[in-house]
Amino acid sequence: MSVFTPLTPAQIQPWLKAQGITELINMRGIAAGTVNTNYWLTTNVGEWILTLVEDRPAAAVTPVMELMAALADAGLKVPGVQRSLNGDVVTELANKPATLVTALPGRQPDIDQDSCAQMGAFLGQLHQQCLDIAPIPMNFGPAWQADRMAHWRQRLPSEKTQHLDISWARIQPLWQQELPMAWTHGDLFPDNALYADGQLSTVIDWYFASWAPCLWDLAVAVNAWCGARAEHDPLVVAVLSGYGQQRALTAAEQAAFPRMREAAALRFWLSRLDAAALAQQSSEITVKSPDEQENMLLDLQHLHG
Ligand SMILES: Nc1ncnc2c1ncn2[C@@H]1O[C@H](COP(=O)(O)OP(=O)(O)O)[C@@H](O)[C@H]1O
Ligand SMILES: N[C@@H](CCOP(=O)(O)O)C(=O)O
Repeated sequence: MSVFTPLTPAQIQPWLKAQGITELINMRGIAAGTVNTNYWLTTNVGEWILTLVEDRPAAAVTPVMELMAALADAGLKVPGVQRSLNGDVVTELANKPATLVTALPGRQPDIDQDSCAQMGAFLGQLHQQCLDIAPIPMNFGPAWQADRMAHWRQRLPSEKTQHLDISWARIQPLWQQELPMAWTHGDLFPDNALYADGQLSTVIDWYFASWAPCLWDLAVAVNAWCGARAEHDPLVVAVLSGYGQQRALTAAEQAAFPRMREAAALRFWLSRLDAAALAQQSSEITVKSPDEQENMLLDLQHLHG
């Protein structure tokens, strides 16, 4: 289920006019989304994605859209953001925050060394960007993890609680280090990267973006694309060499990379536990398996010793 809020042409047409677009030619709901309502719009001035944000207020969406706009302006493979005639990146439609971005061709990639290298290069480029916009604080970092750990320690069976504690102890030293920071995507799973004719066309879904350690973003993406494969596995090497062509990891980052991958798996284990709990209240929410991330965390811990 992905069109949570159905819209009609009669609702969209006047809203589009306020975005400076005069004619709606066609609209279709997009089935692939999990959180927001997305429509693909064909207009007299090209193809667009209309998103109704279902899970957060406009004030939380605006910094993300300003970041996307700045990245697109800097030439990164990020959808362009259409501002309203008033200059706003977020407006209101059907009582929800609404955004309009350029629709790019492509689909989720097959995972191979080439797609991994391109994704790595994108992240390396992203982490080099100096943008004149207000920072978004890191959203799923140590403070958030500590909070969710405290919550889930009360609710999970003891073997899982033990695993949480062991994992937390292993990654604690990471957060004492001052690792290089940058603008990060924070959720670069393969379903957030569109490829057309074998080339990365765009990176979408920037709602978890923040100013955070570069290594955090890289670890999230490596786990998402390569699972618990070892650091010397060709797929992981492909991501790292694509990244390295844009930005060299420091010695401290190289040393911290294995533990950062464990921190990333813990983050998605916790957020998927939260999402699964929420899904019990609503059949419309798509649930991704918390066990998958917990198992990845176990595998990474065995791998790293
Ligand atoms: N800029 C875009 N260009 C083309 N397709 C897009 C674009 N943005 C989103 N989509 C399509 O919409 C789907 C859902 O978008 P996504 O942002 O992942 O929604 P959700 O956050 O609800 O999961 C994507 O899988 C993709 O098919
Ligand atoms: N990538 C996250 C879930 C975030 O959902 P998205 O549809 O907004 O990308 C996960 O795998 O848990």
